[in-house]
Amino acid sequence: MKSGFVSIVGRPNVGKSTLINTIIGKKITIVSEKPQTTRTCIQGIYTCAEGQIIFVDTPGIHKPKHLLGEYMVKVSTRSIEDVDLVYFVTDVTKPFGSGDQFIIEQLKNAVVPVFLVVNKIDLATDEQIEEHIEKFTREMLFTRVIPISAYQNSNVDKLLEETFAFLPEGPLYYPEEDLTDQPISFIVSELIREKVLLLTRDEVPHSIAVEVEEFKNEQGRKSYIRAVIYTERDSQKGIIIGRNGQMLKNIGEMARKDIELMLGMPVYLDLWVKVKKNWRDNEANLRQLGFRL
Ligand SMILES: Nc1nc2c(ncn2[C@@H]2O[C@H](COP(=O)(O)OP(=O)(O)OP(=O)(O)O)[C@@H](O)[C@H]2O)c(=O)[nH]1
Repeated sequence: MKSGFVSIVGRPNVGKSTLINTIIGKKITIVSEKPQTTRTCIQGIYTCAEGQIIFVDTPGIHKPKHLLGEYMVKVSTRSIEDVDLVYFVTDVTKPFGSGDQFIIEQLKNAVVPVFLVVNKIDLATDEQIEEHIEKFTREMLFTRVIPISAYQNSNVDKLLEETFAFLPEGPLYYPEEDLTDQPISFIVSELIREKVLLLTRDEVPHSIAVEVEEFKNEQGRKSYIRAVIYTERDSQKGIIIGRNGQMLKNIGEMARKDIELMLGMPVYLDLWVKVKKNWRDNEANLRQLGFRL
């Protein structure tokens, strides 16, 4: 039996969350077209006959603008230290940039194997894929180079096979049926946040946070969940509530369906919107919302 921890790093939007979802086969991290949507290290757990891989999903590494930004960079860089293997995920359609350079500088010090995982190959020709790989391998020596499409699930089995080849012999760290060690309420809040970003499009920036205030399970038959969406400004609150509350209703309905799928039972979702000015720059607020600083 083999087991170990794999850290996934890469620029925002390259498809790190999509890759985890494809491997785990259940929606546990949030996927969005906006960069920097992943804020916390979510662990996806993949168990099969060969063993267990625990994935650490990392937020995009970028230059911090807020305290939250600094926190995100800290989480990303810290996660490289304590793992057995690293995937450096790139987007084949994006040229080598300063963000990649920044990540490579940190990966060069890694003492564990680093795979270059070239994603979105469904969008490129063989020639383009080759060119992309050449640029990156000129900068650093990778243990393996594996082109994949996380979205279309192509070559992901090869990636897993190669991963097991490099993982040490070890026990199952988590029970077989576990997909993540994140508290359910955190996943619920991420699902709600995903719907807000999806439905409000570019009108509401990333300055929102979601907190699950109450989670009651009534004899395993129905769940009651009360959650608050925090915005930084009154205007954003207005957008999220929408005319006659329609936007909030749509957000709630979409989120409820996903939560019901995940929990496998009916859910009553009680959604609120509150303004918390400049929450991103306030450490106490960040702590209250579950960020480990
Ligand atoms: N065509 C194509 N699109 C993909 C693929 N993988 C991911 N995407 C899309 O790329 C976008 C970003 O994917 P995410 O998985 O959210 O990216 P991420 O790296 O986790 O992003 P951050 O959380 O911002 O760091 C989404 O619109 C995905 O649907 C792929 O293999 N092919």
